[in-house]
Amino acid sequence: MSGARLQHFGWFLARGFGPHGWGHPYLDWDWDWTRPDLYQQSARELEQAGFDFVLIEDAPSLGSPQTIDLRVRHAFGGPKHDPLLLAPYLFQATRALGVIPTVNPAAYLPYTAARQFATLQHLSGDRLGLNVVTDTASARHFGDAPQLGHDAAYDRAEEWLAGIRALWRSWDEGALVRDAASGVYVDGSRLHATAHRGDYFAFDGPLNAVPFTAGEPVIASPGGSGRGLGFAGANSDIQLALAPLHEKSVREYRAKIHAAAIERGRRPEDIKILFAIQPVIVASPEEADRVVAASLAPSDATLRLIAQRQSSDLETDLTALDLDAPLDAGIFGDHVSHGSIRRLTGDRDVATTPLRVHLTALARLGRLSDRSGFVGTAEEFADLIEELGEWGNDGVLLWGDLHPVTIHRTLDELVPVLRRRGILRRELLGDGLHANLRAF
Ligand SMILES: Cc1cc2nc3c(=O)[nH]c(=O)nc-3n(C[C@H](O)[C@H](O)[C@H](O)COP(=O)(O)O)c2cc1C
Repeated sequence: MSGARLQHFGWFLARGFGPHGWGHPYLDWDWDWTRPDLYQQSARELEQAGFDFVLIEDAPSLGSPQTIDLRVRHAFGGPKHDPLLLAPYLFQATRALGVIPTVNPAAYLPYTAARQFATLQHLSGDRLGLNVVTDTASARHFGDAPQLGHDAAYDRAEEWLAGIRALWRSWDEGALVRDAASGVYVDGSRLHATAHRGDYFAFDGPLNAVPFTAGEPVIASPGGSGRGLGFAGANSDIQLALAPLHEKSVREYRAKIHAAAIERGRRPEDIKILFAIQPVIVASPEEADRVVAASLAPSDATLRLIAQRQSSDLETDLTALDLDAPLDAGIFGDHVSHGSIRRLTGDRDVATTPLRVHLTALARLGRLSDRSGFVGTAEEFADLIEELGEWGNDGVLLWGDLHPVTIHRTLDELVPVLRRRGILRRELLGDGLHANLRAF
């Protein structure tokens, strides 16, 4: 066996708590996505596989009123149910797996949030995490405050989280007495009536939930901008990283977060950085070559499917456009993020490049063996993860739905290979999510 570093593994349920199986042949397994059984079965298998946690994407909105049909017609952008409320069912089904629902500071007032999260942390045996995102487009659902800009949304998220933490800490050591002889349950003189009056929130404490015994809920964050990385360095226990997986970019990404952590008085080792990867694990190198070759010449039907998905993500209808004509540069509204448009158009000249070329680039898969993509065997994928570990990496976030078919397809061969190489732990500790993250 090699001297490989142990890595942390998370599973990212990338399209949230929604219609699983829609558009896939495995729809005929007849799971009901609105019921917990599907997710519970998969969560048990992730736990058995030694994953630290499952993280559930969320967006509370169906997007712009004018383009809702694009979002829901093929179920790419909704419907979505609230992952915070799915979490207890996953805790119930497992013993040690962490569960990290996505939460948006716009959607929960700090006192409500502090109380609900504290309740779940206790109920779960310290296994709750919170993926804090700063989606601003959903503001109109939560009152009449104007939509915030990118950086202001991060400012609000920091105030929100600091407020929640102040509430969690509003009980001093020794406040919880629980002395049956004297009949005293709580020493009220040790509770702080914190009064917060900030730029975005105003509330009083103390919180009416008992303090934690094994640490606060884990904070995760996915923002990749300078401000997003700063937020992670300052606040997060886990950062979900998206960056090219070559040595320079991995090391640079990590260095930026570590610098932000140090600037805010934290230690680099306080934050685990997990790179998001969606591998396509196949049985043999020959099969991988076939899958990649097929992706290079996609049919028009495949391109139309990609156009549907892009239309949902970009809230812009691409489905009826001529595949062989360039995109009209004015087609995207001001609300569409430049990053999302760039993911479609890459570095190509929009004025002269036919839509077909952009969509074909999105269809293209590459081989793990030459690092041109993520199609390969379990051994090839393990090579990549082992190499990431050599560059100081903490872990990876595998990306997909939470359907048992997907879990099996991805993990059946991979788990034994990773374990044999000493990259994947054999067993989770039972002392909560923090304990598992800090174990190595
Ligand atoms: C792995 C990963 C998971 C994400 N999950 C969510 C999510 O659940 N909800 C959401 O609104 N945004 C999600 N995002 C997007 C980020 O929150 C954020 O909007 C995006 O990275 C832009 O922020 P930035 O400008 O700081 O990079 C995710 C991003 C990544 C890379």
